[in-house]
Amino acid sequence: MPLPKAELHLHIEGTLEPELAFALAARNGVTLPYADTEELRRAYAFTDLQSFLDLYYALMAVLRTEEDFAELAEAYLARAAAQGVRHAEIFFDPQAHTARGVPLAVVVDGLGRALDRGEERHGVSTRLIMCFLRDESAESALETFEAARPWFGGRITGIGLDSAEVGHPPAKFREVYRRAAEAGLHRVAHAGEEGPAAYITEALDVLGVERIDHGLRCLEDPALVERLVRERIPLTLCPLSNVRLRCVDTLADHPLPAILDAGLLATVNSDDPAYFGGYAGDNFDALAEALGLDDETLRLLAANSFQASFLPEERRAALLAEVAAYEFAPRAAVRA
Ligand SMILES: Nc1ncnc2[nH]cnc12
Ligand SMILES: [Zn+2]
Repeated sequence: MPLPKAELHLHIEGTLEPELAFALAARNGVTLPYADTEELRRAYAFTDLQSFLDLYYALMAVLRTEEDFAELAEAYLARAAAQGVRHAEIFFDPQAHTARGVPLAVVVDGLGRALDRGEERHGVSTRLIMCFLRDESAESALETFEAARPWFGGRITGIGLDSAEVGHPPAKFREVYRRAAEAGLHRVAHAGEEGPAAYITEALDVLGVERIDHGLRCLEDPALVERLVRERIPLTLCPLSNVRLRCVDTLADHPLPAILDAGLLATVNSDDPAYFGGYAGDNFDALAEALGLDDETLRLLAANSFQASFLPEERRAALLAEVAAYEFAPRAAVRA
C-alpha cells in the first residue's frame, strides 16, 4: 500500500496522456501535428516554462465535450489513487477552453461528473480550483470569475494564478482576488517558479494567498523565508516539473532539503504529470532516490500535504492518523 498523500498542485489539463489525446482527437475530428504517440512524446523536450506551455495549450484542442473532460478527470483519479493520493485539489484553466469556444459549463460539469464519483470509486476526495492565465488581461480574469459564480461554494472552492510568470507580476489580479475573498473562496497563486522572490511577497501582500504554488525562489530572500515559516504558508513543490522545465538542473540539486531545514511547510506534487514524467507517488519516489530521503522525511511530506490542504478538520485528522500509522516496507524489500 502506498503512503497516503494529498495532491495540491495538479493541472488537470496536464494529465492528458498522449494515448488519450490521440483517442479524443480521433473522436472529435481534430488533426494533431504528430504522427503518433511516440512522436508526440519526443516533443516533450522542454527548455523552459514557455516551451512547455506552447505544447500544453495546443494539445487542449482535443478537449471539446463534457465526456472528454470527464474521461480526463477519471483517468487522473485512477492513476493518482494507485499512487496513494487520497485527496486532490485540482487546477483547471477555464480561459484556455472558453477562448476555443468550449463553454465553461462543459468544462466544470464534465470534470464534476468524474470528481463527484471520486470518493466512491477511488477513495479520493477532490476540490476544484480555477486558475487565471496571468499573461491574459485582468478584465478577462474578472469576466471568467463572474461567469463561474454559479459553481462557487459547490464545485469550485478556490482560485489560482498560472501560465507564463516572468513579466506578469501578481498585482494585476488584485481585484479578482478581492472578489474571491468576498465570495469565501480559497486563494492560491503560482509564484517563484521562474519569477523572482518579490512575486511571492506580492502574492501574499496584494492577493492574500493562503498557499504558494512552487515558491522555489523564496530561498533568495531570507526575510521572506522567515515570514513564510512564521505564517505557516505552504509551498506546493513539483520536483519532476522543476527538472523538466529547467528551474533546477537535476533532482539531486533540488532545494527541498534546504526548504525543509528552514522549517517551511513543503509539499510534493506532480504539476503536469503526463508531460513531466510522473504522478504524485513518482515524485516522492524520485526525490527519495535522488536525495536519499529517509522514511520519516517522506512521512513528514505526506503529513504536510494534508496539513496544507483545504480539507475539513475531521477528514484531515483521519488522514493524518493514517500517515502517522503508515508502515514503510523495508528498503531492501522495495529494491529487491
Ligand atoms: N508549471 C506551471 N507553471 C505555470 N503555469 C502552468 N500551467 C500548467 N503548468 C504550469
Ligand atoms: Zn503548476
